[in-house]
Amino acid sequence: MSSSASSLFAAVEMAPRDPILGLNEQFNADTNPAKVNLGVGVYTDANGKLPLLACVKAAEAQLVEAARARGYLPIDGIAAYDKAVQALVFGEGSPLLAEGRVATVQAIGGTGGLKLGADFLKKLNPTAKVLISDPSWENHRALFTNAGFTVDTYPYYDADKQGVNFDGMLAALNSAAAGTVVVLHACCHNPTGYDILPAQWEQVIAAVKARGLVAFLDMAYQGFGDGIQEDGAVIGQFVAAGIDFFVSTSFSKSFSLYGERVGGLSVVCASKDETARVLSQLKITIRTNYSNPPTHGAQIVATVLTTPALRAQWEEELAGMRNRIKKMRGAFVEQLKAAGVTRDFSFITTQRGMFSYSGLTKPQMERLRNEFGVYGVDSGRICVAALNEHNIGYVTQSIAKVI
Ligand SMILES: Cc1ncc(COP(=O)(O)O)c(C=O)c1O
Repeated sequence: MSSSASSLFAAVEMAPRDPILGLNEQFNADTNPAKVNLGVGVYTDANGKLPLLACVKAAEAQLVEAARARGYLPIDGIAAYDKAVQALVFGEGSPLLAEGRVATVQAIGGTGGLKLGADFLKKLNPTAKVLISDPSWENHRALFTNAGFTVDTYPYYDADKQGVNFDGMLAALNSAAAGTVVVLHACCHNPTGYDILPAQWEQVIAAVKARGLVAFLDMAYQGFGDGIQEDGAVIGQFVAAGIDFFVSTSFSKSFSLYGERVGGLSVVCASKDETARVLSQLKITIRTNYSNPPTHGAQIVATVLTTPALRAQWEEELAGMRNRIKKMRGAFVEQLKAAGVTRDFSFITTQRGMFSYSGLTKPQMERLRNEFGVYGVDSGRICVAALNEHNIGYVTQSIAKVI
């Protein structure tokens, strides 16, 4: 077939570039030797590399040895993984777990957890609307739209206040229709770095309850805010309120296992019987999409979480990553001052997680990229977790030049 007009794909349009992945491509093609990638949300160590955690290395060695001794590989999902995720997310002794009221499945990263939940919700309530924060992780809208939902936003970021527009957020929730799915960032809000306080969560929970909304907590950064327990406390607040809700989990960041795509979806149900039915539906979605999740990364995570020595090592390494980001936040503010920037950037030290909404404008972000090879998102979002002792001086001096 030579004529393009009659070819099978003649009418296929070029899809828009993913804003972050597009930046990555541009970054990779950039020949500037001083280039710095603050676009993608990846934690890199002092040398700008993805760390291979010692706990991961040890678990992997243990698994290889066990497989050698056994002489065969496991074929499908790992029961220990689902239980370990539950214990991490809901707390070891949570009565919910004893009551069998949580349906947990392994998912292809946090993204997969969101997608499994979205597909299930679409079957459950096809006409429901989805609300995401304004702004939100750029994939939330696309993912829920792709699952067939109409996606709208609730106010979140207040640029003037450099914080959360909590009144606006609450008002939006209090006027949402029953059944509306509300996607909430459990901690380390992406992209703003601003979280709401426990007392504000109580108000969100009250609104969810009063309006009959469906809460979907996206927990992609557990341990990157204040600690594993601290960051997971919001889950306990929802549980205490007696609400049925969704939680997606990601280990991409907390285990530095970006490439393994290890995540999960947990659905809190009203009874053991309901849990069994929900679980059966989630399994159908998994079965008809990719049959079973891959085992390797999940085995590593399950081994670390269930082996006390490795678990302790993981918590230490996670704290190390968390504290290094905090240190970089402080250094960033100091070095901007040292570079002669008079604008106050101290708010950066109050933000949590990997990102900062820097307040830099689109033209400034473009200049940073085009003139200095410093890549961030046009919205001003930069990944603080990609700063290190070697690049921070160059980045802050470049910023000083574009301000
Ligand atoms: C808020 C949020 N949710 C979910 C994800 C997806 O996590 P994963 O990479 O494990 O799919 C990310 C990753 O950037 C994120 O920032």
